[in-house]
Amino acid sequence: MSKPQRSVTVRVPAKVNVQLAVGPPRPDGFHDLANVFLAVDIHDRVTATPGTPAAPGAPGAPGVSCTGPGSDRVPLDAGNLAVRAAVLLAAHHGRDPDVHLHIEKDIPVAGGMAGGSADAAGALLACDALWGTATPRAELLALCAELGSDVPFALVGGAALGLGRGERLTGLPVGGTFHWVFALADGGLATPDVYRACDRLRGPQPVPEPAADPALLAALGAGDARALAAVLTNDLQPAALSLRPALADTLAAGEKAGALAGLVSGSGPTCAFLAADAAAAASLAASLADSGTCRTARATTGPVAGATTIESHA
Ligand SMILES: C[C@@](CO)(OP(=O)(O)O)[C@H](O)COP(=O)(O)OP(=O)(O)OC[C@H]1O[C@@H](n2ccc(N)nc2=O)[C@H](O)[C@@H]1O
Ligand SMILES: Nc1ncnc2c1ncn2[C@@H]1O[C@H](COP(=O)(O)OP(=O)(O)O)[C@@H](O)[C@H]1O
Repeated sequence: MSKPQRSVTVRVPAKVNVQLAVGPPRPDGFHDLANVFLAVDIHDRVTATPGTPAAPGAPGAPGVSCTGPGSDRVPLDAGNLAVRAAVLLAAHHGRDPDVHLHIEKDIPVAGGMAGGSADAAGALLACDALWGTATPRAELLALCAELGSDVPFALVGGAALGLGRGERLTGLPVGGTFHWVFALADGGLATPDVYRACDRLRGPQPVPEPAADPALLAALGAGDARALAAVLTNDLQPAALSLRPALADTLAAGEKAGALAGLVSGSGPTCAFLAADAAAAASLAASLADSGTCRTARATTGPVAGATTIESHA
């Protein structure tokens, strides 16, 4: 029997922000946040296999391929976040980034569910195992933060409060499984455009420092969907609605169809709805899919684990 090709496959979850409190713009162009993340059961898979070693004296470059919904909108060059992750990890260990990365997308592209961040965290874990570099967890988290504000959360999963740009994480206890429906839109929204629109809409008035809502943390800890529904907030929602007014129809359709509450997921345009239980989520997804206000709708649950190796022939 022939030996399987060396490869490592990692699955990485999408996220929804159950609270996204946005502070004023910082001098570096970012915003301080109180970002309460919840990982949900929609995953991308990243598979790392050995790439072509660089020619002597030439810098190596990872190869990348991508399949699945929206993959035509994923860059297949050095701008791909998974490629950037492989290059960063290789530089950290002073080695060639000789790897091929294959991304199977299921997380909506540019949908406010952190798919690119998930692929970056997945690529870090997959390359680390393939190359046998055994990077300590704290170093992996620091590399994640260099790649993007949402990347550390994709590595840890579960539920967490992200301060600073969203990269300084504290894990949060969750007392049960929450049932969600995601209404997926055609096309995406660019995160920097949504932050800029948020600043513009706020105008010159002073913006309070962002802080986690104690009622929201208590609802998460109790696993109480009704209590959580009452306090879901997203400071980027008015900005996302200003750029994509039709999202108001999606939110109205979900609430009419029995959602406990709905909100824009992060920078959008995906809308997230909380349901009382699995049966309510299934019927809400069916109503939303038929409403003509979104491309499709998916019922799912959270929290789920962060980036996890599911297959390894390293
Ligand atoms: C809004 C959120 C909510 O979780 O996610 P998405 O909904 O887009 O997935 C995040 O803050 C997105 O994080 P991420 O997509 O990793 O952003 P980064 O690559 O770090 O930054 C991209 C750009 O977003 C803006 N940005 C991002 C994070 C932050 N705290 N303040 C910002 O102003 C800046 O314009 C920055 O140049
Ligand atoms: N591996 C990747 N998967 C998805 N998008 C990527 C990836 N690498 C780079 N991008 C770019 O990042 C942008 C934001 O994508 P994504 O992370 O899916 O959305 P969001 O920031 O809304 O959560 C995309 O429009 C795409 O150009």
